[in-house]
Amino acid sequence: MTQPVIFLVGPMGAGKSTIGRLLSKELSIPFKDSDHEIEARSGADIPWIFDVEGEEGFRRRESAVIQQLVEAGPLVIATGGGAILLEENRRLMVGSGTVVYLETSVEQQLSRTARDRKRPLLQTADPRKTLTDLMGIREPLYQQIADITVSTENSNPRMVVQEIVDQLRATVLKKPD
Ligand SMILES: Nc1ncnc2c1ncn2[C@@H]1O[C@H](COP(=O)(O)OP(=O)(O)O)[C@@H](O)[C@H]1O
Ligand SMILES: O=C(O)C1=C[C@@H](OP(=O)(O)O)[C@@H](O)[C@H](O)C1
Ligand SMILES: [Mg+2]
Repeated sequence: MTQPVIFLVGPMGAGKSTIGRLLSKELSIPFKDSDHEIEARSGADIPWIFDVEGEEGFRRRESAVIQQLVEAGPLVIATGGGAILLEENRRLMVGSGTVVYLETSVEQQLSRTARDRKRPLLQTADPRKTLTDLMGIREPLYQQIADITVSTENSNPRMVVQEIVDQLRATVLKKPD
């Protein structure tokens, strides 16, 4: 497991924050959640940032945080669902570590995020349509940069972590020295 940074990407509710924390313990690599870092560094929560600075302002903060985290060395990083939208972020992730795509269905996303008010993009009249539209735009980007893809659809977090570890081992073993 020689890759310096492991990035978890995927849609809201895929389990990036949950799995990232567990994976970091399993691999003994420190964990950072980009959303948490954005909030800690700005002193504001994500709904406030979207409200005041718009999604564009949030994306600027997100890029800066991911860049700084990568420079901080070996980490498991849970990104936000839209972190793959900017090409500079995709390039950075591909160039500086292993990208793990956590895949799940819109139905599962809906059930996992239904009671949560902290995701501004889901505060719409029709979250199912919002998630479906977002998936249409974003899924090709997740797939494009993924080294490893793991479904979280019918697996509990422990099973997902085990699957990631197995696939990471297989990936490292496949790589020439
Ligand atoms: N594999 C899983 N099985 C069941 N519930 C999960 C799983 N992964 C995450 N969850 C739950 O789904 C919700 C959203 O997870 P979270 O880690 O915040 O997702 P993300 O960071 O991808 O948006 C949380 O309540 C979490 O406990
Ligand atoms: O999909 C998105 O654009 C977003 C996903 C959120 O993170 P999670 O994917 O961890 O929910 C958070 O970054 C913000 O609300 C925007
Ligand atoms: Mg998260």
